[in-house]
Amino acid sequence: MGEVDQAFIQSIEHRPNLDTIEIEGIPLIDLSLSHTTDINVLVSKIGTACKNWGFFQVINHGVPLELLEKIKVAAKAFFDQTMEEKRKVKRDEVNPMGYYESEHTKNVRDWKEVFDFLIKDPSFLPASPELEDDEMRTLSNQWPENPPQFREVCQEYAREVEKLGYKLLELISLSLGLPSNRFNGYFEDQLSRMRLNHYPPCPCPELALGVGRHKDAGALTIVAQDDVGGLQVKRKSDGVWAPVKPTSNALVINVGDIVQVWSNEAYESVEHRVVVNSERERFSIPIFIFPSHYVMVKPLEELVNEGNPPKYKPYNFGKFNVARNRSNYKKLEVQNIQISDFKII
Ligand SMILES: O=C(O)CCC(=O)C(=O)O
Ligand SMILES: [Fe+2]
Repeated sequence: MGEVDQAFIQSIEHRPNLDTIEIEGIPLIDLSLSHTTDINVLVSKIGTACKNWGFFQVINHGVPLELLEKIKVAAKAFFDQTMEEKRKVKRDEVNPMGYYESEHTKNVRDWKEVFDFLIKDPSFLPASPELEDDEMRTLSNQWPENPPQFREVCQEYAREVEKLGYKLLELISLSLGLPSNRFNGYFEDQLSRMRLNHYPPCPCPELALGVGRHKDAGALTIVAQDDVGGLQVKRKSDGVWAPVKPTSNALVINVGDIVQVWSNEAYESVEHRVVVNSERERFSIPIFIFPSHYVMVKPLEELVNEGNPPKYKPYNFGKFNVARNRSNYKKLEVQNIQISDFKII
């Protein structure tokens, strides 16, 4: 990516403080249910982490560790290729799956390159964000020929993490006092996607960000990261940016905007960002669990009552997603769509 172009420069208030700080970080939860741990203890730990942080890490999560290693190797092998090779699967507005090196968050360019694919291929999405337009379009994956086995490793990893995602949604549902399968029906035609992120070393890490501050729009995000570090979470208790400490064999989990709306804000989707450094490249692999395009996202009836009325108007997830993705390609003049646009004041 060479010199730091103006497009990467964050405004002063959003530039990172690169001093290393030792502060209380997000909870680490062991998902193994040995005979000493009862499920209620686990559910309560998950509920507390969702409430206090919106983020936690999990170990003994069931995703085979050799697969976790393999996907990191595959990510490096893919991004190590020439630009010419990577651009063979370049994504654009017509086909938004594949390789991309110029994503923007909040209208500032991110210091990263990505490869995206759908968990369910093909997937169907509204053709436009306009509510009166019923036209749909088909999204399909683009797979590179190189590196060999890349597709197989990505798909195998995605299958395993998807299972973990649904298990976590069951635990989250239980933690809200709902039946474990309460969310299952929303994902029949899921729009979930997986992303490989590569953050190259940056000559000016104090001015740019790997990913600018944002909240994830889906239900749940599951991230594998290497040992470099850089992910920071805006701590709910005081607004301080808390680093997520790379922990071997762990996966990072965060609840997205949809869980915030479903739970009527019992759980909040928390802002996070990625800082870069001038020494080491970093890889991370998120899976974003998204519902079907036709799902109307709204506070769950069981969780609202006269004393706790719904805080959001229902919105169509497909339309929201299409509107949100427009800003990935260019600087928009206005702030992009947010769940706060549906907030009932
Ligand atoms: O790189 C990471 O650790 C997280 C990236 C992220 O927040 C995202 O892609 O939404
Ligand atoms: Fe994110």
